[in-house]
Amino acid sequence: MSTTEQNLPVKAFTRDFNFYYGSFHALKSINLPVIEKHVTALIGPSGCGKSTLLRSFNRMHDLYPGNRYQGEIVLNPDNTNILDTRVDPIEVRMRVGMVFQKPNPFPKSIYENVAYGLRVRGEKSRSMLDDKIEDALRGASLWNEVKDRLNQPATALSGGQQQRLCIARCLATDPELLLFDEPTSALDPIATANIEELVTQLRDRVTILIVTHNMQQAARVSHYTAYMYLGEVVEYGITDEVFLRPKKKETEDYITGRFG
Ligand SMILES: Nc1ncnc2c1ncn2[C@@H]1O[C@H](COP(=O)(O)OP(=O)(O)OP(=O)(O)O)[C@@H](O)[C@H]1O
Repeated sequence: MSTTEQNLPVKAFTRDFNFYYGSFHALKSINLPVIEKHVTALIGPSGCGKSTLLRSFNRMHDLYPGNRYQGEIVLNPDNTNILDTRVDPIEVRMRVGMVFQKPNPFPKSIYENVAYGLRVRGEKSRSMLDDKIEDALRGASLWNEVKDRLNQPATALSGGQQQRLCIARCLATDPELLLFDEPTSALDPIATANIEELVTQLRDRVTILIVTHNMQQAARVSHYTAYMYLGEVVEYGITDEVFLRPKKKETEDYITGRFG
C-alpha cells in the first residue's frame, strides 16, 4: 500500500499485525496506515497497547527475549517489511527515530548528543557535523538557547530543553518517521506548549506517530487519530471526525469521558 483509498501517501502501515509478550497477546490484527508528512495520534485507556504498537515501529521489542511479532510493518517508499529478520534493527532505528516520555539525553555535551547518530554513521568532517548539528538544533527550536554553550553538559538543560535536545538528536540523522511516546507527560505547561508547537512545525518535514494520554493534545496536534482498546484499533480516521463524529459507541464513550 503506497496510498490510501483517498489517494493520500502512506509512509508506513501495519498489515494483520499481532504482538505477544510471551503468551500474552497484546496487539490483535492491527491494520493501520501512517500518512506521510502528517501526525497520527494513538489514543485509548491505559493498557490498551498504544506504547506497544508505537515501539513495534522501530523494533524496540527485539531487545527483550520472549517478545514476538506476527504480520507486517511496512515502510515506504521501498515497501520494506521492517519485521523481516533479514532487516537490521539498527538500520530501522536510523530511519525511525523515537522520543521517550522522559527526556533521556546522554551524559555528554549538548554538541555530542546531537552528533551521536552522525558519528555512528561515520560522519567525520567537523564542518559537516557543525552544519548538521546547527540545522537539527534549529529544527528542534533549541538553537538560540544553546548556541553559546554547545560544549556544556546536556544534563544542565531544563526538562523541556532536554526533550527538545532529544528531538534534535533524532532529527540530525534525517529520520523518515518520528515516534513520540507521551513526550510531554514529564513537562510543565509551558514546556508542553513548546513541544506541541514543535510537533506542528515538524509535521511538514517528517512523518509523526504520537502516543498521548491527553485528548486535547491529540486534537491540537494530529491530523489522524486511532482509538485503541484491549489491543485493537477500534476506530481510525481524521482527527476532527473521530473527536466530533465518532462512528463507534466505544470511541464516543472514551472521548466524552464516560469511560477510561
Ligand atoms: N514487558 C511487558 N511484559 C508483559 N506485558 C506487558 C509488557 N509491557 C506491557 N504489557 C502489557 O501489554 C498491554 C499493553 O501495554 P501498553 O504499555 O502498550 O499500553 P498503553 O496503552 O501504552 O498504556 P499506558 O497508557 O498506561 O502507557 C498491557 O496489558 C500491559 O500490561
